[in-house]
Amino acid sequence: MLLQISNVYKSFGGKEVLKNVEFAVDYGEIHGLVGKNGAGKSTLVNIISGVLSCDSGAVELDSQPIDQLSVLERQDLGIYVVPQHATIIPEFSVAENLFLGVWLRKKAGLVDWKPMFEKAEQELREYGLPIDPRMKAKDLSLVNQRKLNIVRALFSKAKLIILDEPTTALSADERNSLFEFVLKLKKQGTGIIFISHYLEEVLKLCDRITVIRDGLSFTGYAADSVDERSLTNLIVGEDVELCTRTREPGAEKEPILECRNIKGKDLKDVSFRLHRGEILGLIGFPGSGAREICRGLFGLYPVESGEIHLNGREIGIPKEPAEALKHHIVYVSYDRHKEGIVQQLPIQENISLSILGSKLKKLMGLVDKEREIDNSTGYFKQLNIKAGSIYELVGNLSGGNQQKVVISKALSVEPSVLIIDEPTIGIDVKSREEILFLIDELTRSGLSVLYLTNDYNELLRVADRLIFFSDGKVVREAENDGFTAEQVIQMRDSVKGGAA
Ligand SMILES: Nc1ncnc2c1ncn2[C@@H]1O[C@H](COP(=O)(O)OP(=O)(O)OP(=O)(O)O)[C@@H](O)[C@H]1O
Repeated sequence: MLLQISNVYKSFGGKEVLKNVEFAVDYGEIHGLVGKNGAGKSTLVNIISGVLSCDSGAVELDSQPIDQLSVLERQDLGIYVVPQHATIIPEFSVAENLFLGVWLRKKAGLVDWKPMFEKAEQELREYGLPIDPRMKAKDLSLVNQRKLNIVRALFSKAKLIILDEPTTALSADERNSLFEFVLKLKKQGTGIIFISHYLEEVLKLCDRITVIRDGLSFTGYAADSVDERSLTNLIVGEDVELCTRTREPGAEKEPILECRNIKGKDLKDVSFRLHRGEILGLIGFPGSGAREICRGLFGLYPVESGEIHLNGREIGIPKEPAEALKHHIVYVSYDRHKEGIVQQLPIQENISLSILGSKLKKLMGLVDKEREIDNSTGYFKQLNIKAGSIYELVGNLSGGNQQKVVISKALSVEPSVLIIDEPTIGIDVKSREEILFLIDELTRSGLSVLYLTNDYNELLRVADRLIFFSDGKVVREAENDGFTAEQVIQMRDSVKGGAA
C-alpha cells in the first residue's frame, strides 16, 4: 500500500469528527472519498497532508510512519493536495506557475526565461497538457487551470495526489477531459484520492470508495457499490427523496423581470423575461453572456446600456449590489470564498450581511440584534447547518455548510428575484435536495429564480423554462419539456455561434 491510515481519531474542542477511521490507497488506484457535509473528509485530508495531526492513530506512507512530519516534508515524500480552488497565480505565465518557488535563474539571479519556457513546454507535453507555457494562467480554461495544478504536483514527483472536488463548476465535456487525464495518471502508477459529491462520477472513475459517516469509515469496491442510490443511502444513512418540480400547467405568466437589449463587454444584446414564480434555467458556455447577465443584474458586471423592468416599472441598471438589493434582487455567486462569506465572522453575522442596511437597521445606525438572532436561527434550522451554534466562525465550517450560510444570506433579503450561480457547489446529496425543495416551495409564494449551473441533470429537475446564450445574446428559448441532459448539451452546442 502507498498510504495506510489506521484507527484515526480526531476531535475539535470536544466535537468528535473522526472516531475510528481506516483508509488505504494503493499505487495506481483511484480511491473515492465521500460523505455528507461536515462528515470529516477535509479533516482526514488535512491529517494525511500534515496540516492537522490526529489525536490518535497511525498514518503511514510506503509502510513508514509519517505522523511526525510537516506538510513540506510530506510533500518531499510525494503527498500533494490539489485544492478545489486552483492555487495558480492568474497574472503569472503557465511556466512561472509550474515552477513556482523554483524558477530557473541565471548567475546574476535574474530569471532565465528561455530554458524555463522550454522546460515547461517539455513537462507539459510529457504530462499530457500541451498548452503554451507563455500564456497567462488567467487565460486558461477552468479545466486547464485544474490540470495545471495537477501537473505541478506531478512535476514535483507526487506519488499520491488528493483531488478535492476537482470537477466543481466544470461542464460535462471538461469533466470528461479531466477524467481522461486522471486515468492517465493512474496508469502511470500515481495513487489518487478523489473527493466529490457527484456520486455518478465517483462510481464511474474510482476503483474503491470510502464513505465517512458518524466518524467511521466504510470501504468497498466501486463495482460492488450497486448504484448511486445505494451509495447515497450509505452516505446519508437514510433514503433521500429527490426533488422534482411539479409545475402547474397553465400557471399564470406574469412577467416580473424583463431585460431589454442589455449591452456591455461580453453582452451584445440580451433580452428575456422572467415570470412570477418561475425558475428559468440559463445555459451557455463561459463568456456566452449567461453568467455575465446574472452578475450584471446584481451590479457585479459592467452593463453599458439597455433596460431592466421589475414588476412593470423600469429600474436603473445597478452599479453595485446595494442597488440591486434595494429591489430585492439577490445573486448567489459561484465563488463563495471571494463573494459569499467572511471566514472570520460567525454564522449569524454572515447571514445578516445582506440585510444590515434594511431589515436589521435601527435608529442611529444600530443593528437590531434580536431580529438578527431570530433571522439567523430560522435559516440555521431550516437549512440544517451543521455547527455548534449560530455563533460558530464560518471559517471553521465544512465547505457545504459554508454554502448553506451563503444561501441563507441571500434568502434573508426575502428576494423577489433570486439569481443563483452554481448554488449546490460542494453540497452533499441530502442538503442539495433540501435546498432544491426549499427553492421550489418559495417559488410557490412568488419567488422568481434565474438558475445557472453546469449540472444539467439538476437544472432539468427544477427549471420551468430554459434560455440558451451564445455570443452575448439569448439565441433560443424552450419550455422544459422532459429534455435529457444530453439533449440540452446538443441544443447548447447547436446554437453556439448564434444560430437559433
Ligand atoms: N479548525 C476547526 N475548528 C473547529 N471545527 C472544525 C475545524 N475544522 C473542521 N471542523 C469541523 O469538523 C467537521 C468536519 O469538517 P470537514 O471540513 O472535515 O467536513 P467535510 O466532510 O470536508 O465537509 P464538506 O463536504 O462540507 O466539505 C465539521 O463539523 C467542521 O465544522
